Amino acid sequence: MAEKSKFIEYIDEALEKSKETALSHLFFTYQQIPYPVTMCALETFKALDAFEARSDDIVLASYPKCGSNWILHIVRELLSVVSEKKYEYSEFPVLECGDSEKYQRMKLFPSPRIMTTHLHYDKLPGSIIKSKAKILVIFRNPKDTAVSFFHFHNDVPDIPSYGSWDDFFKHFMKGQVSWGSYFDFAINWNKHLDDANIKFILYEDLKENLATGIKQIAEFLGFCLTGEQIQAISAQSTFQAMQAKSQETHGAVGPFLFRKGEVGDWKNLFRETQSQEMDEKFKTCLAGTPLGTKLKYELYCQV
Ligand SMILES: Nc1ncnc2c1ncn2[C@@H]1O[C@H](COP(=O)(O)OS(=O)(=O)O)[C@@H](OP(=O)(O)O)[C@H]1O
Repeated sequence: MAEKSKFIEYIDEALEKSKETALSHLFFTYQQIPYPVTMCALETFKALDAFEARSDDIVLASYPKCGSNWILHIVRELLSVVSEKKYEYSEFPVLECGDSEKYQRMKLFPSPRIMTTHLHYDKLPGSIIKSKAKILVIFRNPKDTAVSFFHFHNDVPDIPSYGSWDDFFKHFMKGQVSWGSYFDFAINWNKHLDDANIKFILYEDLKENLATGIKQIAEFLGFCLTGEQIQAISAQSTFQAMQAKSQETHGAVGPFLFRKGEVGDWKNLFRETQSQEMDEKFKTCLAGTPLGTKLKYELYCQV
């Protein structure tokens, strides 16, 4: 039998911990943000302050459920093509998750290292900012993000469930979910989207034209690929292709993580009043900001 990847090993451990964790005990707060005890630890956050970033690290930042695993897959594939060898995970890729020794182990990894994160910009370790490492930030419309987040909690058997969609929606709007408020995350990143080392990617744009999105990502990372190579990566990065391999790549959570991969699924769950409440929240937090425009909210979140 093939050896379990670090990714699957880590997920299995988190699921084991989840079995014994009630929703009311799922979070601990660090610097005003709630994190799940099943994936994050105070000692790891403390160790993270001393993380030594490299200028050639590749950082993939997103709020949960905005397509982190998708972009990670794409960047790994790009790197595998340009380096002519398969990029292997040697750690669970989410920077802030795992044991506090992981940053010591990461010192030994060859460049470029790829890491994902759900941290707000101002919670990133200082060395990432100083190093000017390239950062890809992927955003998804907040209504589909909330629906994906809800399903993940309530569909995966071992993860604590919410009482109902209405219950989850209330928590989501108050930012009482893992990694805190979508809107705080967005406001925080909004100020940095035009920094030279940062590239914004919209989930919905990738859905619309995957090959173009992959080409733009390759260009940003300074990778030179042929049209054929881009097309080949594109074919392996569709929702269907990734879902088909999800058990192999992501273990037990795979089929739940790669759930539907659609734009507009929010229409199946949002009540009219919830939709209006989110429209108001969007207006207050993001309307008129560069990110507010980039999210194409009217197109994706209004009927
Ligand atoms: N290839 C591809 N195409 C389209 N959509 C995709 C793809 N890969 C992942 N996804 C969808 O992304 C959602 C999961 O987001 P994340 O990977 O960020 O989740 S996590 O926060 O890391 O747990 C989750 O969204 P939902 O299906 O709406 O739940 C995944 O299906």
